[in-house]
Amino acid sequence: MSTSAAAVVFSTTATSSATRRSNPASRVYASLRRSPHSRLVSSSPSPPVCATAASPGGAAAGGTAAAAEARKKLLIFDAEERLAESLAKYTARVSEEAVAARGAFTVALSGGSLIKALRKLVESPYLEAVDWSKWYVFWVDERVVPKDHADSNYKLAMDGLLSKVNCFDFLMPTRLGQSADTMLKWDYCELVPIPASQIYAINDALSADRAADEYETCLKQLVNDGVVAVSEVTGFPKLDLMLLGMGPDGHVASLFPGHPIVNENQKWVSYIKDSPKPPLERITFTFPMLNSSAHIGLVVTGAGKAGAVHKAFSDKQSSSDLLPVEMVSLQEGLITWFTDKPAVSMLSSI
Ligand SMILES: O=C1O[C@H](COP(=O)(O)O)[C@@H](O)[C@H](O)[C@H]1O
Repeated sequence: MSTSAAAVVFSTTATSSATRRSNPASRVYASLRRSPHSRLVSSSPSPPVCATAASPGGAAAGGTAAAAEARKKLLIFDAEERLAESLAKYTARVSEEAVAARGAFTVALSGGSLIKALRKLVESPYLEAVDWSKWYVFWVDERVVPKDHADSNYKLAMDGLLSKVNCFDFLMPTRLGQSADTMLKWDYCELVPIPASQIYAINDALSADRAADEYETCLKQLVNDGVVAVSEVTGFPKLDLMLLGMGPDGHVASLFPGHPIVNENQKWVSYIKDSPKPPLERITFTFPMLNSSAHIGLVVTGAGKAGAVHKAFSDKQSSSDLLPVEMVSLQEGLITWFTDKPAVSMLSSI
């Protein structure tokens, strides 16, 4: 089996045991299979990857740890382009399903490397295929800075993603990938944009605590209006998709290891004023909010994150000292990890 395809494929049917021994990704597969909590979820040689992960411990409220484990999928890509393609396809599919089911798609974005990884979503064919007008966009976390500040997650997403959809009445070429000659023939953008009223930036004129309260109030209004669903399991809002990144220390959103905010279990949105990673002041969705969503896509790349990935995929004896990423545990739905080989390079030693 070739490993130069879209991603390493774990297949019980198409990979010999000799190949598995010599292939690092196959060793990952083997270690996942040895784990009492893991199972192969696809034996097809064609899709990108597929193994459920070893236990992160910490049963989610209302479910067992084993049940939570069954809702995790690990994808490992050998090229960043392939990861970006898969992430675009995944996001477009979740969007399409939500729009078909509810007439709306509620999605929360992180900052950091996620936005670049999402870039293919605003290229053909996804750019034209996605029903952007049904999107309601939130931020998983935000830095308390002006919206035009270099540290703003809003600015990052607008510049790298949303502005490509919301071309409004700017003159734009209607097709991507045209020749230079054709590109000179400008035309009006044909896309139906995301209405500006459906892009929920934080109020950057407020302090962190007040901005968090206001963001939660805004979500409550959208729940009342029926735009945002509610989890029947937790009673918290159930967004259709949370797109997360993870820092090298295992933080997700602005939920940092060892910070008391990781234990917040009442609020939907909270804040910190002592972030270990600059800037100091941030607002963030809490764990109950993250873990009540319908889907989570978690994008983790690079060798700098291998240690946290290793811990997240190790068997746990207790739920103490969990990294924030290990506390991401869906009540319903599937957590899909989009990783590359450097990020999973320590998994074979499990
Ligand atoms: O500070 C943050 O960091 C995390 C991880 O960022 P990455 O660049 O290492 O992917 C990000 O998910 C979060 O939204 C952001 O505020």
